[in-house]
Amino acid sequence: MTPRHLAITMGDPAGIGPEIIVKACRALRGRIEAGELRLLVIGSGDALQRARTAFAPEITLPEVKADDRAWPPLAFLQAGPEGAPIEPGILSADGGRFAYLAVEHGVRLARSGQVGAIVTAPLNKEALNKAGYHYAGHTEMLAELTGVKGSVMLLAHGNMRVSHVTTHCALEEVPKRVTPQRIRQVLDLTQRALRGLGVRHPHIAVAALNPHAGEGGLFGRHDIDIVAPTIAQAVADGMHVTGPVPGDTVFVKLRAGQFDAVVAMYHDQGHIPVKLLGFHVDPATGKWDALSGVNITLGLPVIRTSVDHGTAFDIAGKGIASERSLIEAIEYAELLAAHRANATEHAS
Ligand SMILES: NC(=O)C1=CN([C@@H]2O[C@H](COP(=O)(O)OP(=O)(O)OC[C@H]3O[C@@H](n4cnc5c(N)ncnc54)[C@H](O)[C@@H]3O)[C@@H](O)[C@H]2O)C=CC1
Ligand SMILES: NCC(=O)COP(=O)(O)O
Repeated sequence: MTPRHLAITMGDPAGIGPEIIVKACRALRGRIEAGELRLLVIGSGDALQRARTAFAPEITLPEVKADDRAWPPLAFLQAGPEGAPIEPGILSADGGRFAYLAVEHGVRLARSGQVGAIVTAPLNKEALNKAGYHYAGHTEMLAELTGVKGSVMLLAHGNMRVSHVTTHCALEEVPKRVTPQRIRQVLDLTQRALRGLGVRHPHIAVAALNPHAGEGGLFGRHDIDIVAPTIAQAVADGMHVTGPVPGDTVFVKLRAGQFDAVVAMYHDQGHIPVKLLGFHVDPATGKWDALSGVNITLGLPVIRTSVDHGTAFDIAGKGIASERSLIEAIEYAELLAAHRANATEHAS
């Protein structure tokens, strides 16, 4: 069966989004020409054209309209009107506006079935908010655009799969948000996502909030009073869940294959191990030359995967940004879209 297009949203045109997109398209050209993969890039035509000319002149991205009857296998959709030129590395409200509009288009196309999934290049949260879109990131924006309460961020790098109870909030907010309902929602969505990724009987560990899981109450009672009873209930309901496991060793155990995923309590608890293992730095040059890892939003009616790095304004426009995470995000989107199509076929 011919696959549906995947929407690739450009993110902030001032970031590395345009260049990693054209480099990824060039790297995937063989699969696109073979009819295995179809991509629809959504964003700023000016930024895309500049990146294509500089870094991948051999690819062509013809512009299409959302309601055209058929799109070529590799196509481009303008997200909104171009304003003043957006310069690489320069934060602007216009960059945030483009990032928002691209995602909005992507959601519309995914909901109408014109694309099979949305793959997002990075947006800059400050620019987004400057443009008047008051979201902490894609995750919250996508939840609102699709009418969902309580989406979950899962990072994946090989067998390091980590979902998060909380993400973009101050550390002092975290304990208030670590509730039995939220932990259970994250466990349920993580289990479902793991099955979508081919893990038939997932074993999930829950990381402790406090050092040493509270050390018998010496370092706080949250793990004892809130986290442990929620895990006990999940186990009673038939889930394979372990924890709370102290946060300093739970990721070593995940890496060793003792679990299929870890539920982390807060942003940096979950992000640091995945990025430390996924981002490769060339020891000779100090350059970040290959960034592996993907961010997947769980709980949405549409499939969304993303790079797990940011806009990297410090290197934008130089052509040195690694496109690897974007390629992996595209591959995960294909896998999840195929799983969803299979499940729909079996249900009907
Ligand atoms: N999926 C998304 O939309 C994400 C967006 N962000 C946003 O991006 C903005 C900048 O965030 P930062 O904390 O500075 O993180 P960042 O990931 O943009 O940059 C951190 C460091 O990583 C390097 N880097 C990032 N991606 C790279 C790549 N593909 N190849 C080579 N080097 C790379 C940068 O040059 C920089 O030194 C913020 O507004 C943040 O919220 C951050 C993470 C994900
Ligand atoms: N730390 C991950 C990040 O900032 C990406 O957030 P989102 O835009 O995927 O919500």
